[in-house]
Amino acid sequence: MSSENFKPSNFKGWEPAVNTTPLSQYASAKILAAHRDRLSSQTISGLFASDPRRAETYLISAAGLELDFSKNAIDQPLLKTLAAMAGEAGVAEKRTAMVAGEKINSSENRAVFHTALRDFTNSDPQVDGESIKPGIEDVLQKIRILTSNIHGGKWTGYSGKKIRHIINIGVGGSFLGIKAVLDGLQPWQRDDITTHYIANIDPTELHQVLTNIDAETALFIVASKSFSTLETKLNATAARSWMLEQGVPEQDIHRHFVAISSNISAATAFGIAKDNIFPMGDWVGGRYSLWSAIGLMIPLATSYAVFERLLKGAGAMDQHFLTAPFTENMPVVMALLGIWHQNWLGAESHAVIPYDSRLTTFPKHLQQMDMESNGKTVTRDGEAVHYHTGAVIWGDVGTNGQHAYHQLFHQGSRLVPIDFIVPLQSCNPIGAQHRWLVAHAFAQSQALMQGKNLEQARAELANKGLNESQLESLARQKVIPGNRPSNMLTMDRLTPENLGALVALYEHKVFVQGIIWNLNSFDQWGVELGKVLGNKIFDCLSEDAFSDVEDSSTNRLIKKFKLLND
Ligand SMILES: O=P(O)(O)OC[C@H]1O[C@H](O)[C@H](O)[C@@H](O)[C@@H]1O
Repeated sequence: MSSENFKPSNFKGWEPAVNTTPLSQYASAKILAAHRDRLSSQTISGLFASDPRRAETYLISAAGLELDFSKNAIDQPLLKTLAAMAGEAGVAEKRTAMVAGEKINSSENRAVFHTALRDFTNSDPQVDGESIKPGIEDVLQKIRILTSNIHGGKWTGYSGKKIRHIINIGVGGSFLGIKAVLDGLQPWQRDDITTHYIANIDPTELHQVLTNIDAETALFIVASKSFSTLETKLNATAARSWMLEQGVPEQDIHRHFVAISSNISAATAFGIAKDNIFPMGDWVGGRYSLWSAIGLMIPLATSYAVFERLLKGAGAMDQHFLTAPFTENMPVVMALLGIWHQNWLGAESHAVIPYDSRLTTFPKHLQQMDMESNGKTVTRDGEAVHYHTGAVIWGDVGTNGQHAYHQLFHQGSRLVPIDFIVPLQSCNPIGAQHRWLVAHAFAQSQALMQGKNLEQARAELANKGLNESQLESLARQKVIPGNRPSNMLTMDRLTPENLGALVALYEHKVFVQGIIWNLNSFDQWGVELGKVLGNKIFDCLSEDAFSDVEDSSTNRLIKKFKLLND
């Protein structure tokens, strides 16, 4: 077996998929292709070898988080050019416009003002020339009162028993962020309250929750910005009927249902008592809404003080985002690295791997936040884009992934940039478990960068009794290319403040990428078609006879369903 043509140890793992100049509307983008060519003869390990201060240079601390981005194939000229591209794209101007309450969600003519919900400075956020601060404070006060009444037993179920089960009925942005945050806040959760979620239209989910609660001590939160979402309306209706079946008197049902919406009339029409409706402004996007009353379950399951700590952590990240220069700005740098990997180095996905079980739901929240925001191919001005936009975001907690898909990270043919998220102290310090957990997180990022070359693989196999051909074949299979980029995002502990900062960090990263890709990151027209067709097919599944829908595959599926169910 000749080894002459075999060069996996030289494979960088991140050769560009396309050789064009993406984002060519920016002068700096043209220089980026030259940086790519220049850096393609280097390795990340080589960059460390030539710069003893690399670890300190590519490090940003902000709002309790620390980003070590030194294990990326990046150097100062490249970082400066990427930052220049952010400048050309108008990131600073758009950032100012966002926190000035301008209607940067142009297709829906709405402001994008989730930062106002966690602004503890003396600023006076305004939309349409009117301060929104009094409204924000009123809602916070309403949340504070409900929290205190429920915890203190002043608000009880119809039979006078304390509320023990809180069920959030909501989907998408009215579910994922709340769940991600509450999972993260598990050590702060009250023992006397159990939380449940009904998001899916799948009746199994509804059934599972309803069989685990009791009507006398249940409080349902119907969370829906629009109050028109099919899943939420159907599930809320089913929950209401179930409560009545359980013997809750109709006149007392209001003690078991509250709602959050910007559509007060729809919530009232549904039957929610007016006093039990928590309003939210249309200037909060669904996937950015956990900071608004949509997050009501957070203080109810923990305490108002914890909710405020979460908001303050996010507010601290906002201040960093608003003031730090681009090359020292954590969300901006993460956004730029993402664009570098997606647009210049051919990556198609981005993995987020937290080494903390409390962050299990966090990647799911990021999926909506990122993919619903930037999964688009038409610019804010209605032009087609000629470059890749939002990456496929995915991930799960380590170390579990190490025994599953990390193989592809290390030896697969695709480049997958990774964010490792690691709290350095555990809330559950049992034995040496946490030390091992962190050791593996660090080791993964190191292994991805270092890899293993053919000589090392051969040396490992020497004296194992293999003949030359066997040794060569096995050694090649054991080669790990290395040179694969990752970010290491650490914090001392996963506190409410740090969790708030972490979520806000990714929100701003998504914002910056959307600006550079020239997208409106705040609408989601793509999800609408499926809803419309879903209605049409629902009618076909329900009617005795149905007029054929367009394609024979869907027709066949409908007929099969009807045969089994009618
Ligand atoms: O809060 P709601 O109005 O019920 O919306 C819930 C979710 O459903 C929609 O279809 C959107 O895709 C999401 O962005 C939104 O968060």
